[in-house]
Amino acid sequence: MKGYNRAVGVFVRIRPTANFAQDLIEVLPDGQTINIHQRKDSRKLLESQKSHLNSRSFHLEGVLHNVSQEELYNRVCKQVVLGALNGYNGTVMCFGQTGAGKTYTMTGSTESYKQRGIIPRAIQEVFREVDKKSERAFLVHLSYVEIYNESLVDLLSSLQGPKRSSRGMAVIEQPGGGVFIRGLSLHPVHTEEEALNLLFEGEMNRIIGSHALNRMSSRSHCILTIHMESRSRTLSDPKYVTSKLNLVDLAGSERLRKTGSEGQMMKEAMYINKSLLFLEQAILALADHGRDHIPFRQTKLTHALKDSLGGNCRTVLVANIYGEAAQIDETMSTLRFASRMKCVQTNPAVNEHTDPAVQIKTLQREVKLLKDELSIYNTLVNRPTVTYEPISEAQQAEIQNQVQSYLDGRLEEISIVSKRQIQAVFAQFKLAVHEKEQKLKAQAGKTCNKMFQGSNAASIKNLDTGGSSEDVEEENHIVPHPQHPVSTKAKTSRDKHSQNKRQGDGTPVSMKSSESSSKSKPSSVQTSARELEPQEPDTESSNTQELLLPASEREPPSKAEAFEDFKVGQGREINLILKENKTVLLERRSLLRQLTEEVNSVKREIDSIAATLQEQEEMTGGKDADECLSIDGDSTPQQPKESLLVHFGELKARYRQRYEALRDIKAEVHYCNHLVDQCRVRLLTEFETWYKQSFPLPDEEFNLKMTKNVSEEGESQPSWVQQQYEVLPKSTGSDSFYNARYRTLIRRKSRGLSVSPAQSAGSRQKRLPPIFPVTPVR
Ligand SMILES: Nc1ncnc2c1ncn2[C@@H]1O[C@H](COP(=O)(O)OP(=O)(O)OP(=O)(O)O)[C@@H](O)[C@H]1O
Repeated sequence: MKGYNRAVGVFVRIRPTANFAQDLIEVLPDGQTINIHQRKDSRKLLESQKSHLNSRSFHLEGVLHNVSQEELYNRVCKQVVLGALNGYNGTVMCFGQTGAGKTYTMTGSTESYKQRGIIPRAIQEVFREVDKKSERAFLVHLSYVEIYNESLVDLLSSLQGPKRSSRGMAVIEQPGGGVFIRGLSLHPVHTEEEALNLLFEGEMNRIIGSHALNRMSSRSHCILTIHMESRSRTLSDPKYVTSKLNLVDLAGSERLRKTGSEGQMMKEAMYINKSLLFLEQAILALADHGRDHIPFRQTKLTHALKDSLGGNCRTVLVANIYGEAAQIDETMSTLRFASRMKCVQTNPAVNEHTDPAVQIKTLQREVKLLKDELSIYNTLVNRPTVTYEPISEAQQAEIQNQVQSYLDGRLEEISIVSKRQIQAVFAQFKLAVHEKEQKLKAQAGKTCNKMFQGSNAASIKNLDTGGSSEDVEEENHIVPHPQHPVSTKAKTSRDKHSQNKRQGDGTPVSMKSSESSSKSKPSSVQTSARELEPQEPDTESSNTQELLLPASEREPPSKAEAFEDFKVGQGREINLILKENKTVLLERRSLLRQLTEEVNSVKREIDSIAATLQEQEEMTGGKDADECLSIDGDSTPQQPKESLLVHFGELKARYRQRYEALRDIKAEVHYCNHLVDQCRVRLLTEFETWYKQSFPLPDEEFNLKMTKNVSEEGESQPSWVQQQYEVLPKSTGSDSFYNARYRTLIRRKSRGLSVSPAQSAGSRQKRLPPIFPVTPVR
């Protein structure tokens, strides 16, 4: 909300009189200045002795002397009403001595259309503008509250049915700084006539007291508020504006001794004076820009007007004064109040809001449009299969595998497909880094334990490593052959299996002298790291490194805690299967290690015998080895060729047999690895699903807008009313005014006057039964 400072507009209106005190009240031709000359002591001084007058000049926005109701409205209120239709809060209030013309200015005569005051004119203007602004949809509501002896009274509560009372009403401050009256009824209005009906109903219910200065004096402060909400008829525009137009008729600011009040009237006058005194104090504080605290809460009046005086409101004050000399002291006092009010600054700003439901719909449309654009683009650049939907669990698992393969060096690059995929890939990298950190931390912890626990070190070591992947890794002595790099995860287990099969199919022994059927040497067995090393991370910890972040860094419950719960709860079964599979995998790996050792040892023996036989053949040049002598003439005892050949044959057979077993166990290890991988992915996937379901993000709730619910009024006019209607003067636009006026008369006639609680307590308050429901015309 962007606002700007603006001083309260202050006007003075002089009640017309035949005895205008020209010598004391001087209206300058500029129409904005009024000079008041107050006699120091009227009994002692002559008329001509002007030097003995207290004079004061007041410069205001306008001095309205002998102006019509229409001119007054145009100069004082029109702009405020138009502002309210555009989303600015507005307040117009009348202040002044009893009988000075506040009610006349604000409400005017209810008998004459021409003499109608600010409120009916403002209502008319609102509905005329609403009709003109066809591009916007307006919702208009009305409320009418009276503050009588520091009590809030709902002047329209009679429309809510007999059970509704004004009890429990209170001025409440909203978080944004505005105020509203809790318990005050709010009435939807769709036409000028409906609104005038409510105004006249409220007027009938006002507390009126007979008074020395004014026979029909208002003994209370009244605030009629027109609440407006307007939004564009373009459905896609989520912005809408709201405003409040407060039309305030303050009680008379007479001094007690002047009113001649006694009893209940005296009490009323005291309350009125007190609230106006506090109003003055609040105005003084507001005008003093150094003041931090403004005493708004001291009375109901100042509290209810808080956002009209010091808020984001366009505020106008009409100071009503008498033109007679007899009232000059009160006139001076009223004008002093008016000039203080002139120093008050408000900060008018449009009350703009955003409707979340409409905004979501608009954004959804926008997203759809952009998706369509993307799909056209992808088709053009030959990428028709790319989708931009959120990543599924299966895709997530696939990305996890890709990243793992990339980190292991089994995958050279990860193809970029979409932004979501890039984000998921980075998330996996982050996960991997955390995993590494956790492992390092755990290892560092173990080292410390070993250092500090002395005699218990061995047992702790057993505990740490027992049955875990580390001992398998430490015991693995097999060095992979350079020509057969470590088998990679990127290749499928079927690939690996066939690779192993190819290795196993080769002739185990290779000898130059041997028969063509056995030319190849038995190859030394290379078992891949994947087969022997437990490369897979420990599911219970390492794949959930992000879960192991300190709980304070995440919203409770942390994923780590939740994962622990999940493993013993919903995910218990799959977790047990995973553990069992890991145990079997460890056993198979251990067996594989033994067989590998055995096969390699047989292979070494075969190589050694083959070398011996080769040597003997070279030395004898084809003769019997037993006959051969060494170069120095000594005979070297040599193993007979036949026995070597027999042993060689046995070794070959053993090699073949062990190799077969080795190949089988390798296949088993592959299969177990695959099962463990599958279980781990499933456990994590199921956990993520369970976590999302168990701890969902809070849903947004959207406010539904109120809809009008007004029933038809089936009311027939009695003939006497009809007759009155026909003889009354008519002018353009006056139909609504007179219709509403007659409805009020019908109600008055049909119900009669009832005695109110306040009346029974001594006041002359009048309360009427409820009117009929407001008729919707549209
Ligand atoms: N500008 C005016 N032109 C014609 N009549 C007026 C004007 N101002 C006031 N009057 C008449 O003066 C009388 C008293 O006015 P009104 O009731 O408006 O005073 P008030 O300030 O509201 O008094 P209170 O505070 O006691 O309610 C009414 O009969 C009203 O018609």
